[in-house]
Amino acid sequence: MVHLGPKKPPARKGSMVDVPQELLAELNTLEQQFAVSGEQLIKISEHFAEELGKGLSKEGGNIPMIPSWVVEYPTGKESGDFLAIDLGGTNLRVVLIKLGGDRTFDSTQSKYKLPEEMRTTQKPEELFAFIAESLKNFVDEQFPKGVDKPLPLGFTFSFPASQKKINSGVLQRWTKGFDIPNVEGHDVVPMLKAEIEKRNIPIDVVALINDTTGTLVASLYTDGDTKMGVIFGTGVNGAYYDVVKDIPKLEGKLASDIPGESVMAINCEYGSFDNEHVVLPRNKYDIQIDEESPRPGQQAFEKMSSGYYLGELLRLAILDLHSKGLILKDQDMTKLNKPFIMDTSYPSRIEDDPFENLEDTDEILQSEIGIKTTVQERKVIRRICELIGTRSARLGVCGIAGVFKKRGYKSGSVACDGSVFNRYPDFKEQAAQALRDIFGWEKGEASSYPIVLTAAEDGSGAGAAVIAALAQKRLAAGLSVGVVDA
Ligand SMILES: Nc1ncnc2c1ncn2[C@@H]1O[C@H](COP(=O)(O)OP(=O)(O)OP(=O)(O)O)[C@@H](O)[C@H]1O
Repeated sequence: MVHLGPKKPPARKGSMVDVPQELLAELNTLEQQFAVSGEQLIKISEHFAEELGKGLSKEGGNIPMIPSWVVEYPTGKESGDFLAIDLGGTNLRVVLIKLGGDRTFDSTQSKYKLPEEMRTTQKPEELFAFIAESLKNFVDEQFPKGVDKPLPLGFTFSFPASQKKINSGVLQRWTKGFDIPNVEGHDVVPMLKAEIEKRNIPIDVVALINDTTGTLVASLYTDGDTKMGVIFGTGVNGAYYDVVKDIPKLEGKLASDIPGESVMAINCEYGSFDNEHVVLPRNKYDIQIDEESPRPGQQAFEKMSSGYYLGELLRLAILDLHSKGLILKDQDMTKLNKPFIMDTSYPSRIEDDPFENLEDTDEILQSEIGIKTTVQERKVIRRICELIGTRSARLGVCGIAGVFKKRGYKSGSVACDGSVFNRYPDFKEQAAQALRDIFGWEKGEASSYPIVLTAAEDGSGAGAAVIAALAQKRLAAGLSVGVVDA
């Protein structure tokens, strides 16, 4: 198709000629505050590799490094009907997966938006009732005549949950703005099962899965060269396969059917990287977000790079310029004063504005935020969006580089999912550039680089199905799916 519409204006300081000097000087400060140099990236990814190792040690570290009890690579031959649910940070997805047994699968999916108040409801059963209701609607619709035997379900729960076995998961702590009492420290599988049983839905929960592990396994089911599954969504996280003998914290806890040479998929939960603030270059907005968050001091890496926070960073930077009297004089700031009023679609859409006068941005800010901007102000706001998005991509890949360094991988593909990866303008290009900065590759097409980031959209449903299939097979064969005595 020939693209006849307006082209997105490139980022260029030249177009800022009509921006007042004082404002330009402030923008310059912002450029420095959001910049992450190649040297910094190298330092961060090296520290990342060390911290990943620490998380696997007996003493533990800041990064949870959760063994997922997926102890095989998928063969591609797994087959059958499976249900998968995926509770991310923003949506609940319910999927019926038909694994073809020949590296192919078919899926039918429904998406249910999680009501905003559900994130902080005081009654945990409301969350699980919402999931069970959605499941019931889906199963009734897909199987109007009922089913012969319970449908195996893989529950993708994208929060840090420690797992002593594959069909349980104790929530370690809420992330991504969730804060529901009496769930942390508890196994979430019985909570879901209770609501399923109340409604007599014919479902057997066989595996609890993290979305990163699901993305990793789904991609391996179709592409044998996948080294990692990574999410750039509401949160940031990655999963990869390690080897049991290199996981000291499992020493002495495994049955002989999971030997030292066995692989083990690890859900890193690396959003908590550098909670000690040793290497991440935090600026004043990052510090403010952290201090005003329900959990100060936690999820340092996530707070600087994930979708939950990018719009908020933009809001804080705009407010800062306004408080200095540099932009939005005499505008009604009521909406903009509301924390988290802008999600990441704001910087994303603003950066994507194809018009030289940033007409789309004008419309977004007027109709949704109630502020009228001048062209100069919009140019500055757009540049801030670029700074925030670029930093997110550059920092975001340090988790990938850390895993490759830790495992000694020189090449491979990384299956990526999440709206920030899929929809944020230039994110993929900036991410590839950052990996090049870290590994010192020759400049070329991103697809020719040794580490290739591939889109694994909606792969985690298939991953949950493949993992459920692997778990079912092990359970049927009487093999262990967790620590001894779990
Ligand atoms: N157009 C857009 N461009 C970039 N990011 C967006 C866009 N629209 C929404 N987002 C951001 O994407 C995030 C949601 O990501 P995603 O759709 O991958 O959800 P999720 O599955 O709930 O995330 P996670 O897997 O991390 O829990 C939100 O934080 C939102 O701010």
